[in-house]
Amino acid sequence: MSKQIRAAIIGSTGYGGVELIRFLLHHPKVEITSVVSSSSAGESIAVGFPHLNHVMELDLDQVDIDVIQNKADVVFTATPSGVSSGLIPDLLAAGLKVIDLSGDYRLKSGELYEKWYKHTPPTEAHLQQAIYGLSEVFKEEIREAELLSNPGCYPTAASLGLIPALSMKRIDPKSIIIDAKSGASGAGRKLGLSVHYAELNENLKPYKVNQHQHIPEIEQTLSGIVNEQTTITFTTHLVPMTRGILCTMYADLLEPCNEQQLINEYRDYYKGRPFVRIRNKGSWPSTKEVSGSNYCDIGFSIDERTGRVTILSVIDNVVKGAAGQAIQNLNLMMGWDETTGLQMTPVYP
Ligand SMILES: NC(=O)C1=CN([C@@H]2O[C@H](COP(=O)(O)OP(=O)(O)OC[C@H]3O[C@@H](n4cnc5c(N)ncnc54)[C@H](OP(=O)(O)O)[C@@H]3O)[C@@H](O)[C@H]2O)C=CC1
Ligand SMILES: CC(=O)N[C@@H](CCC(=O)OP(=O)(O)O)C(=O)O
Repeated sequence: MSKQIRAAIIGSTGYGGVELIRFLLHHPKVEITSVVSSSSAGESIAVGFPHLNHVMELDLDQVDIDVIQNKADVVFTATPSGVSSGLIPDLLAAGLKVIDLSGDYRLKSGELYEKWYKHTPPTEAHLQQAIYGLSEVFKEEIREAELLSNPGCYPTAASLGLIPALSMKRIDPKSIIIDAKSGASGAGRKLGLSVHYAELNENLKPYKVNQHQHIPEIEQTLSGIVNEQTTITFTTHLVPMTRGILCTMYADLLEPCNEQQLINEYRDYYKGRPFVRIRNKGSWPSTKEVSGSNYCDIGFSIDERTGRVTILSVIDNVVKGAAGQAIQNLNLMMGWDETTGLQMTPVYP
């Protein structure tokens, strides 16, 4: 069967880009027609990524909108924040659908973007045009998107874990604390001291405490659910592992309830949403149980002594936190089954 659409990946030499390639190569309806690099154009992608030898040996294209326009129908921008917004207006003007993996179009307020990302914000018109692609929650809006802003990795795990409890008024939005941990691939492939082996190995390191750029993104989503401005306490940690995010979240219950009630309500909320799996009572998810897959697994514990619930949410940051959700969103935008090309069993152990 011939493929239905042609895809280009800008930032194809980063972790998000290479993960897009891994999944899209097996997608029955998408053909990768251009892999783009600003630093290695002209050489085969398999030179820098020998795991792609005999799998995909496309030569890297330079960043040239005319070339991309001729080769593709949809473009994934797996580029750093601040870079995406320099490319996307021209891609849209060329009539391409765009799925951006960066943080550039997630915040509706340009002022907030500038404050947290320290870059000049995109135009107001493009910020308003962008559809926020938390696939399970904004499915209807995503279907109409021309510019899809893929959520951040931490916001995906945190929001999927908190939204049902907030929408069912089970927890006090003012009481939310999110303790988040990520593997090193979350920082991308570029070199940096924090992911230097000697700094990362046998270490557990907090970073950007109360200063993380995903704070306003999570607050924007949760505020939209409860219809009032909501703030969170959010602490991120770097863990010596390659993939995975665990968000351990604490909130005050508005009235007593038991774990089984919560489990049933979450299963109802996510009914028909195949990538969110709610654990049975007493089963708490770990990162290895979703590794390499597009699943988000969620578990609970209620402490009757304190009146608080602990919600545990895990994803693979490069899959559900980036490339996987981006493809899930493409599927929704194209009117295809959202699981197309994504039915990968987690890699275990
Ligand atoms: N890693 C993760 O878990 C997640 C990442 N994200 C976001 O996804 C995006 C990609 O992340 P990730 O793949 O990890 O990052 P990487 O640093 O691994 O890759 C970014 C890629 O962008 C390309 N790039 C850099 N500058 C330019 C430029 N000026 N023009 C065109 N391309 C450029 C680089 O390739 P080259 O030099 O070859 O052009 C590089 O390979 C980022 O915005 C990140 O914040 C979001 C969620 C999770
Ligand atoms: C482990 C690690 O360093 N993770 C990165 C996630 C980056 C990211 O997703 O940045 P965007 O908001 O631009 O998408 C971080 O905490 O900044």
